[in-house]
Amino acid sequence: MSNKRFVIVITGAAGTGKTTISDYLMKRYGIPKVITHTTRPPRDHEQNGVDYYFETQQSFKQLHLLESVKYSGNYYGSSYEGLERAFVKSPIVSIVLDTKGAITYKDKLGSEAVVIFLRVKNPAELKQRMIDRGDTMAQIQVRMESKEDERDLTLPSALKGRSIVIDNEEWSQTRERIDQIVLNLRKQL
Ligand SMILES: Nc1ncnc2c1ncn2[C@@H]1O[C@H](COP(=O)(O)OP(=O)(O)OP(=O)(O)O)[C@@H](O)[C@H]1O
Ligand SMILES: Nc1nc2c(ncn2[C@@H]2O[C@H](COP(=O)(O)O)[C@@H](O)[C@H]2O)c(=O)[nH]1
Repeated sequence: MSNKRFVIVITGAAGTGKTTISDYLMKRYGIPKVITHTTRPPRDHEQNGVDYYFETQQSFKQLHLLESVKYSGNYYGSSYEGLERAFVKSPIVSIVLDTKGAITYKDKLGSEAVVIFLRVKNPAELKQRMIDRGDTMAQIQVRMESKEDERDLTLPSALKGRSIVIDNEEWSQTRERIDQIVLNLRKQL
């Protein structure tokens, strides 16, 4: 067995399907998600230590972070410890990040970081998916009006040629692409 390991970094704008893919990787392949930290308050269904580690401004400052960003007024960051906790479970793990975090991962981890950038061609479809998911119109508006979400609709130049772009329109086609990526990574272990 080689000592190779990979982190699948899933990025893209709100509603493009990042969580859906992360959940699929866990269910289908047992690929665990790296749990990240945020100062954002939990949403109704969210659990501390499952969806995020929810932090205060003070506790966030104490973390040993590989990268951190300010997104829509809140802080988010991924810790070295969180990454290693996931790697203890599996040599392939996933993490959901904004595009700024995805660039940092690629810069710091090189070929260990496999970045998937998700797109949905029609922004109206993104809004509909968030409505169907149960988000309130107020939540959707805050999110879609943030400059970070606007930015994350487009593949950043720093990820061009260094990431896999998936148009997540038809789930069955997306699933096939994800299956190919996982099988290819498993071959390299
Ligand atoms: N290919 C698809 N076709 C139709 N609906 C989809 C598809 N992929 C995901 N969805 C649905 O779209 C909604 C948004 O997906 P998801 O929550 O995974 O997005 P996200 O990128 O994690 O969003 P956020 O950044 O806001 O957390 C969910 O209800 C999900 O079931
Ligand atoms: N760079 C980082 N981005 C992160 C991290 N954890 C989550 N995220 C991204 O933030 C936005 C907003 O998330 P939401 O849960 O409030 O909707 C989204 O793009 C996430 O992917 C992180 O540790 N670092």
